[in-house]
Amino acid sequence: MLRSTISSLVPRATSVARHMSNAAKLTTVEINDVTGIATLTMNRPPVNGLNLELLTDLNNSIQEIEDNKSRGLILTSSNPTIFSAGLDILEMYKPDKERLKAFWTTLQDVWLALYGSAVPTAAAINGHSPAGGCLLATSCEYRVMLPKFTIGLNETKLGIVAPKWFMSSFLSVLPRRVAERALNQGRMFTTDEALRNGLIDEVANSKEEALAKCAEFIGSFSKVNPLARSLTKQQLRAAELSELENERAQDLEKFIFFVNQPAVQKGLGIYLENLKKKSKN
Ligand SMILES: CCCCCCCC/C=C\C=C\CC(=O)SCCNC(=O)CCNC(=O)[C@H](O)C(C)(C)COP(=O)(O)OP(=O)(O)OC[C@H]1O[C@@H](n2cnc3c(N)ncnc32)[C@H](O)[C@@H]1OP(=O)(O)O
Repeated sequence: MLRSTISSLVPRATSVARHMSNAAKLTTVEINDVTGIATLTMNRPPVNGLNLELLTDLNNSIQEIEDNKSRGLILTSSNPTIFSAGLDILEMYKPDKERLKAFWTTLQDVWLALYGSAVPTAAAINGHSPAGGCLLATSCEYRVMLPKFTIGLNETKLGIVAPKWFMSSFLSVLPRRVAERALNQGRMFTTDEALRNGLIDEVANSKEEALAKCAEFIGSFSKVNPLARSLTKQQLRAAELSELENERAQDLEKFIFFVNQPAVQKGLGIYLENLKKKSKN
């Protein structure tokens, strides 16, 4: 029952070959005819690494869902074992200066759009969800995860520091002392641990069940005035949103400075090498 499937083929030109995943759109939006809920699916093989193109498509899709007056947004992945591997490390390793700026600015846009979305949001976490993947999931209002996967902000394990607004999303879900310890440790939670600590709200045994549980959460607002609901949510989230909105330029500057530090570049290089070694074994 799909009112519409928005999945256009938009050719893209980019000068950096390693970032060209393909010419197609990397997200799809499907709107359920009956419920009016939009399912936004990330589809960037192999691991939904958040590069500039995927972030741009995510941002456009969120905008489209807001403009369509959908009843809610469910974020999920087309990959059966990975929700998102987080930021594409290739965007930060030996980066092109202008592209790095566009990459971070677009990530800021996505967070502002998703965390501040007027519609109810839920994540059907159907696979691993480290770092940037966890950021997307915790920006939503509700999380349903499949068993035996992992989720968390593991930045310190990569020798990088999660920005303040990553922490804001995390802190909007977890008690402060749990969040602080997990951030310092770069802890990845298993599905069971995530449920016990409140990082996710429910466990589902299949993607279909996860989507149904997310839809049920969104349906729980059916008798609430939509404007009152969205203004309430936005007021509750206003402080974190304004903090980034007012400091976007400084946040970008800090990121560029930090990423270009030789020690950070070295650490990212080693991390990438280990990932590649692991994938070959
Ligand atoms: C003082 C304030 C300063 C503020 C400064 C701010 C600075 C902040 C900067 C950055 C913040 C970053 C947040 C992030 O999101 S960093 C990314 C973190 N992500 C990870 O650590 C995940 C790494 N990946 C994995 O753990 C696994 O790949 C997993 C997702 C679990 C999937 O495992 P599996 O199915 O076994 O797949 P493979 O490991 O074999 O991977 C397949 C190929 O994909 C490549 N890959 C995986 N993840 C990434 C990634 N994030 N980026 C780029 N590439 C990735 C992997 O190397 C394999 O490639 P290949 O087939 O070519 O070998």
